[in-house]
Amino acid sequence: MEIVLEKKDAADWTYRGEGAVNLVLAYTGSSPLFFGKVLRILKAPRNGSHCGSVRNLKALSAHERLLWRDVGDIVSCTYHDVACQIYVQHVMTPLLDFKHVDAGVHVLVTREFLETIEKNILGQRPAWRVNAGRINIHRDSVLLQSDHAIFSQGGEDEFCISVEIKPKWGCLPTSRFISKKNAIKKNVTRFRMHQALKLQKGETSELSDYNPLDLFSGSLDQIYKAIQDLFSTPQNNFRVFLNGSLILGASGGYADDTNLVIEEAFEDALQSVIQREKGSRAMTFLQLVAEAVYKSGCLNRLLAVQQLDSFDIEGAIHAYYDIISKPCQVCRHMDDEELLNICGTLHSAHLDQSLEIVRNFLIAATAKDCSLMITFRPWHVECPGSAYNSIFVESTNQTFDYKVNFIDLDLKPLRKMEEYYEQDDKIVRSYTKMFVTELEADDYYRPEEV
Ligand SMILES: O=P(O)(O)O[C@@H]1[C@@H](OP(=O)(O)O)[C@H](OP(=O)(O)O)[C@H](O)[C@H](OP(=O)(O)O)[C@H]1OP(=O)(O)O
Ligand SMILES: Nc1ncnc2c1ncn2[C@@H]1O[C@H](COP(=O)(O)OP(=O)(O)OP(=O)(O)O)[C@@H](O)[C@H]1O
Ligand SMILES: [Zn+2]
Repeated sequence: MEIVLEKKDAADWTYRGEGAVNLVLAYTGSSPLFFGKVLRILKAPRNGSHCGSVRNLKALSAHERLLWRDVGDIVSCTYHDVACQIYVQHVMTPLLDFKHVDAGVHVLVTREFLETIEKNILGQRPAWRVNAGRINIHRDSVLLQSDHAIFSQGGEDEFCISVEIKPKWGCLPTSRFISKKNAIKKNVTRFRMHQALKLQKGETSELSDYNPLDLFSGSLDQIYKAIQDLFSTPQNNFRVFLNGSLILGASGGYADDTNLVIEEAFEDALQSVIQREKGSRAMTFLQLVAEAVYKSGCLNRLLAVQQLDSFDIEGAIHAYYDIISKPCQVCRHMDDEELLNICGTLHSAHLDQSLEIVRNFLIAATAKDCSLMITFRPWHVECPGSAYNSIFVESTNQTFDYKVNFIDLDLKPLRKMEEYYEQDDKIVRSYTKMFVTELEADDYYRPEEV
């Protein structure tokens, strides 16, 4: 018999977090069917301006069906969120390893269930997220996934501590399609440059200390530095949950920089996790996280997927216009003859090549925006042959099991290509305006740099 979640079931689901597109609720009821699961519920933007307004309900466009035609039965999906689930299962899971991804399954819900959930969680959602979107009550199914913040099997009194990291772009682009005016992209990370725009738009009040190149470096010391920087400036890139409850960072949005008060509260929250007479539990915990990132090698895999974008948006955009059979708006406004010639090679490519370029670009875009969750629990002598890897912390004489999972691996809409192009330009301009002196700018424009 097919399960349908009804109004009476809404009380068993509590707010866990949200992004721009989805709301996530954790199960707190007693049914073994849902224990250790979360529901990922699609939102509907209030002003309809976000890309999500169209994609929330509609399935793939004709061009997207062409692009993704070989992906399972994606072309026959009526809804975009169902297409996303198939994309995660058939595209992202093989790339990132099935051990680290749960594509989830759709379960039926009544409209009353969604309406009741919306009312129940209203007080817990950040106000700006409430203003931006509400639950999409027109869908009759939602995604059921493993709750990666906990271990579904474990001791009754045992704690689970989980770190969520949104690592963003782990490398610098090298594409020959990057224009001279944007050559700075090859030297400064997209994350750092984007901080300037976020500051300008008031999305954040401080610059982040975090450098994605440290996190993706493969060096334990640099990874530890990245984790420390994420801890001091978490923004929307770092959160910590203890038994599924947030103890650091902001739920569904941007966190303030970590000050002394936040640090002390975090230190207190770690009492049950890190055994220590004196010294900082927080630092020991951050070392544990760094070691898990290092040992698991999960970011090497993620980086390889991000690097599928070898053309950069400044190259992929030309292939995009060929796919949608429209005159290229970028070439039309280009005044650099040399680059125009280089880009011309993309326009003379076979359609299959254009499709491959854009497909790889969009897959990489998913990998540049996803998050990973690393979850720890105490290791027990009485559970030999555990399915999980473990880490020994010498300073506290403790051993932890840990697991790593990727979340938010959604398919990016093809329509976003133009937005990506414009955003790229905006990011470079705002960074250059804020931080690069004219002299430095001249250095970046030097021919040998491009
Ligand atoms: O473009 P970016 O790098 O700002 O990424 C967007 C994210 O902003 P961030 O910089 O991580 O704060 C943005 O995150 P927030 O909503 O700002 O937390 C979304 O993840 C967005 O993806 P989508 O439109 O929801 O599919 C992301 O858009 P995509 O570029 O991944 O499509
Ligand atoms: N499977 C999961 N297990 C535990 N927590 C999860 C899971 N999926 C999502 N979350 C929590 O819910 C939050 C929102 O989920 P998610 O990032 O998927 O939303 P989104 O709207 O798709 O994000 P974006 O703005 O990046 O598009 C996450 O930041 C995370 O804290
Ligand atoms: Zn062009």
